[in-house]
Amino acid sequence: MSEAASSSAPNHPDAFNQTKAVPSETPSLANLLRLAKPEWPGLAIACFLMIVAESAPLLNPLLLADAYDTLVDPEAVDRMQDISRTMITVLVVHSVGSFLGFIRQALMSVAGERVVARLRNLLFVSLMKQEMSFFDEHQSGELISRLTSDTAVLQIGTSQALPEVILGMVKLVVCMALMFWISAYLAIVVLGCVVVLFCISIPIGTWLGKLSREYQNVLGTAQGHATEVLGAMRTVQSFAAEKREAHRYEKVVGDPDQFPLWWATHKKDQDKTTTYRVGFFKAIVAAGFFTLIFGVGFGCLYVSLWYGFKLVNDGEITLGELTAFQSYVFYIGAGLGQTSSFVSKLLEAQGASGRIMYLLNRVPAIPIPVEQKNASLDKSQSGRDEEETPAIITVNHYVPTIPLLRPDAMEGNIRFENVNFFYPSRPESAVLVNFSLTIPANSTAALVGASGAGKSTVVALLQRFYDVSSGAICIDGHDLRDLDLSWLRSNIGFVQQEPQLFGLTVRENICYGIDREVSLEELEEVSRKANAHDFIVEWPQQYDTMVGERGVKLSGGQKQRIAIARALLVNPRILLLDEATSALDAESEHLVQEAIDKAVVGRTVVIVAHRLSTIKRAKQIVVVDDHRIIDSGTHDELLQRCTKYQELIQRQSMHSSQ
Ligand SMILES: Nc1ncnc2c1ncn2[C@@H]1O[C@H](COP(=O)(O)OP(=O)(O)OP(=O)(O)O)[C@@H](O)[C@H]1O
Repeated sequence: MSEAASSSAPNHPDAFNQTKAVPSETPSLANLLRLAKPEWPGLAIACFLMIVAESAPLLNPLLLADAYDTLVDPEAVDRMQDISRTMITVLVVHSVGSFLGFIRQALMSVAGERVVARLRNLLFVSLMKQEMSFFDEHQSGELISRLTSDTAVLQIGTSQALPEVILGMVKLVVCMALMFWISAYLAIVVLGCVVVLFCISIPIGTWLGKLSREYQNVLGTAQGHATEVLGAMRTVQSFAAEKREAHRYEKVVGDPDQFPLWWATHKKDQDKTTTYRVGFFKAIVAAGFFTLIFGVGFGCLYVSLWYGFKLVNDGEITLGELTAFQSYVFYIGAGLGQTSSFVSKLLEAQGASGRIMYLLNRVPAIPIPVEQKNASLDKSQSGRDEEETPAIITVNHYVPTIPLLRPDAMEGNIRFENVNFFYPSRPESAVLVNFSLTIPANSTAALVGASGAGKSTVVALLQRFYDVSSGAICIDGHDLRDLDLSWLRSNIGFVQQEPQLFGLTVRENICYGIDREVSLEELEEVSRKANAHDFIVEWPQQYDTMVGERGVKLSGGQKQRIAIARALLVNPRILLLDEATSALDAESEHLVQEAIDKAVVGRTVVIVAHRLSTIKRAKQIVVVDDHRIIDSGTHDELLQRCTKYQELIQRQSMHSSQ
């Protein structure tokens, strides 16, 4: 296993900055709309209702103007009757508007929830499909941030911000038309102010959008760090690294107390992009933006009122018309203020759409078949076929024989043919060089060698977590890359160095990945073989006992035996065992060893072996040194001719006798 990679993280101050941020496709409104495509009909109806609901009250100022004028009209015959008729109409218009407003609000909110739920599912499926090297390069916390906060931003963008911005524009046009109808001169004054407002708000709005995107990015980095540390609390506490981790987190989030006057200046030795610093400028620009819109908007109101008084005084318009006009100016001012806040949300959503599109469209270097409920939706979401999509990272793309092979049964003959390999995230260092090895079906091969020699990598390549850089790996004579990946993996059992259990029950953990019903008898049988049954039935809830997050409630030996039971339930033709380097106590080791001895019978087994007892038992021992195979044979043969093996055995013997 890549111990180096995993253990370096808590100790290296900047380890979490080494992973790449999720790239973005060009953010665009078209992308944003595409992501909400299935909700278009609902959103269109909601938009229509919104326009009707919001336009209806625009009639009221005109009706009220009539009422005002009737009130001050000395020639009116039945003044109160006329006013009452008008006021009833005003109330009806208002009620219809409110009711339609309720329907559109409900429709939009539900459409938003549908957008976000669908996107999260699609995004999760897309993440599940990515090859292992993708996860080597991107921190899980950052991906979680894309899955939660980016999708939420997109939900607001498509179901609220976009319709509100459209409404704002419609309102502006309708109000301006009504204002021109009342008084063209007065309307021209207001129109001039609106144009000035637009010219000022566009650059500030763009700046705000940029800051919002930056804020989301840095928040993703902070989340990535927090997820990594919270998932490794035992390591953090055992290294007494809490303070260091808090400091690392603070480096991304920023410390507001460092800036006595609140102003987030950039000090030379500090990172420019902390959430506080970006958030600080985002808050100031947003406040300035809204103040400007409201300030200039109300300034217009007063200027036009002033000019309006003159027009009433000159007898050009009535007092009622002036009140109606002012109401429209007010609508425009309030509408622009509201629209501007939604414009910034829309810009945020545009930025998020770029990152989401990248993840949805990313073509995995090793296509993993993941069942998708609605495949056509995937295409409509991304807006293009997979074939058209450019591969973002360049790994050795191998064109498989189409269709992929799914033989009836696997015999389990393994052959490495002159394999060379480097990890895509570290292309400068070769991990396997001219690696050729044959493991006949039903035999056991033990890989031995120094730490970092490449043994776990061999196991990873056999499961096709990565593709070889050159050469080939064949199973029963078929290149791995020509085989159906789910068929391949369903025939391989894998017990990791540090077995990964899930926060589920023992039963669910053993049955993990099994699609069929598993009877209790079968469960008990594999657990017995794995020496796990006895300790499981001692617990009050037996197979229904929860194991805690990542199996924290179990001992190392218990976790390993459950992992062996899980691998056995698959009844794999090939069993891969990456032996734990961490010492188990003698009793546990004996029980695990016994479980392994039972598990290897009748299948091809590849063991990354660390224990002398395991090594000795293997029919074929492969000595890996400096990323190459330097010798292979039985224990006795190698003891006679291979110096490296002799050294290794000497070290192991000393270790066992200690
Ligand atoms: N995901 C990865 N990305 C980049 N490099 C990796 C990755 N995993 C392992 N490596 C590197 O590949 C080399 C071989 O690692 P590997 O885990 O195969 O060694 P190993 O022989 O199994 O070691 P050990 O016995 O300590 O588990 C190491 O130099 C390691 O740093």
